[in-house]
Amino acid sequence: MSWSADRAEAEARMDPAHVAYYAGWAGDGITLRANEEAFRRLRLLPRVLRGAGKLDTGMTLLGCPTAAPVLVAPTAFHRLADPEGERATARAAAATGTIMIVSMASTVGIGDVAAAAPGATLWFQLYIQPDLGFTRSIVGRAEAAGCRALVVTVDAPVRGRRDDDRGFTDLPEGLHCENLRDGDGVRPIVMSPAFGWEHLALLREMTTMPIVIKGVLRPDDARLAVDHGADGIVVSNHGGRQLDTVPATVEVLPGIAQAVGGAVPVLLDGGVRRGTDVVKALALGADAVAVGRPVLWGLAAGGEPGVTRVLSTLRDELEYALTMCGCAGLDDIGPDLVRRPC
Ligand SMILES: Cc1cc2nc3c(=O)[nH]c(=O)nc-3n(C[C@H](O)[C@H](O)[C@H](O)COP(=O)(O)O)c2cc1C
Ligand SMILES: CCCCC(=O)C(=O)O
Repeated sequence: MSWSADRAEAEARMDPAHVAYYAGWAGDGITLRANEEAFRRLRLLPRVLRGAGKLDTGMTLLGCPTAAPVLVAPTAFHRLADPEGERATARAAAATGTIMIVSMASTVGIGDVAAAAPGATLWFQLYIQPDLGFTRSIVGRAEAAGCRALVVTVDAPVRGRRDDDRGFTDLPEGLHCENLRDGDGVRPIVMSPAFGWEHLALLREMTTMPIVIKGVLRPDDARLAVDHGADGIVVSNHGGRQLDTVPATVEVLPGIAQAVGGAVPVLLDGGVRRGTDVVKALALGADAVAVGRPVLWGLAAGGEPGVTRVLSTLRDELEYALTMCGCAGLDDIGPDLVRRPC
């Protein structure tokens, strides 16, 4: 089943307002569409008779082994798609040897996600909260749950304007952002434009987890992130959900990879739908990619097995595409494999 068939199934099963939230985009959806279109425009140039033999798609990222350079991107509110929510996604990640980045806005608390999927490698995504004491306690919970990296999202100084959200504002009865529990209540997530690079040093004091900066679109910002001690970067436009008309992520990737120069791993998300997209991103300088909506559609369409299928299909497609390209492994992927559009 392709991701678009999963989406059709999700549309049949889910509340239309929740489908609209998952699918949602900022402005006119120009960036949303650009992410996928940019991958489609790139062409692969396979090499033949390379005697490459059987290949292995496994690698290690920030000390974490992964079966393929494909991670689960952090997405909010998995219990809108399936009653087990993030528990189901994490079990599927464990079953496929995939790193899952759990959203701070998960509808299952990070400790319970970890307990439900003991074999999973979890990273935790953070929106820094203006109450830094509260931020510290959230980070502490992620660390206590065994998360192996902190992914700090920096492309949301305010919430994206999503005209077509069709009114989705409040979670249904019984669903909460469990990581924001504070005593008897749950605090709202606060987006703030007041944060600067200096906040990285504060986070560094709060945790021993590697810190990854998510939402970088410029080489100079990537360099600043490295200079301020980031351990990794995610080239991301939030799946076209924050500022419309910013470029497709794969378009800005080569410049960012060059600016980073291998100092830290560079990940990319936005529009990755097929194994061929993974090859293209790696060829243009990414160490790994992450997928957002396809995981949500798989979860809505088929629960935990649905996510397992999405993740294992991407891995199979990647192996197939690499074999077709004459690659012996991930290290064998270079820019020569991709022909850019004229
Ligand atoms: C429904 C939804 C919820 C999201 N929630 C978060 C979030 O809580 N934190 C975050 O950093 N990014 C969030 N994102 C952005 C994803 O991490 C990722 O950048 C994006 O989905 C990648 O694009 P793709 O959906 O085309 O794969 C969300 C995306 C979607 C679609
Ligand atoms: C308050 C949760 C924010 C989720 C998010 O980042 C998104 O919908 O894109």
